Amino acid sequence: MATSLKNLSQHSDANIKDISDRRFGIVVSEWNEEVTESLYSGALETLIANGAKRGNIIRKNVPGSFELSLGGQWLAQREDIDAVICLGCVIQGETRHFDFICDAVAHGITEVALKYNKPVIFGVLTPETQQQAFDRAGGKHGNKGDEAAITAIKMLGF
Ligand SMILES: Nc1c(NC[C@H](O)[C@H](O)[C@H](O)CO)[nH]c(=O)[nH]c1=O
Ligand SMILES: CC(=O)[C@@H](O)COP(=O)(O)O
Repeated sequence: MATSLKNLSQHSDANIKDISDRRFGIVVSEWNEEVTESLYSGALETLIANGAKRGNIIRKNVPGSFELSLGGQWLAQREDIDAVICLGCVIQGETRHFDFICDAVAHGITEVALKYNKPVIFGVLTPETQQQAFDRAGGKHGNKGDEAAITAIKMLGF
């Protein structure tokens, strides 16, 4: 319900430090591509709008959100990357497959961040419906990609 009361992309510009020399990796799940491409556009635009250089942002795709953890690790282990943003959309189906994917990717991304001691951001939508996804990927509830990018920037300014 909380989401319906606010635009998730509204954020304070406090603690936004200079990121002109920071290097970002963005991992994008190919499942629900229409949604994840919107998340990617939001993240990319937000990073650049806050001072990141386009040449310092690298994108890699993975088949699905379950693979975001490993894709994120392959970027997080690189010394030339300061922060990783993982973008995906897991939509509830008929079975518990949704639960297993969401749980695995949330824990996996957390483990990568702690292992490599750098921001690895959980930018994964977990809606019940496709409309809920659209609403959070550039719709009435903002763009989770924007939010993930701001989170990465703020963590780099910790
Ligand atoms: N149903 C969704 C998936 N399923 C695929 C998994 O993420 C994974 O690629 C597969 O289980 C092989 O390991 N992925 C999403 O990102 N979103 C979905 O709605
Ligand atoms: C989240 C999923 O993997 C989902 O698309 C699978 O759908 P279902 O549970 O109906 O097999």
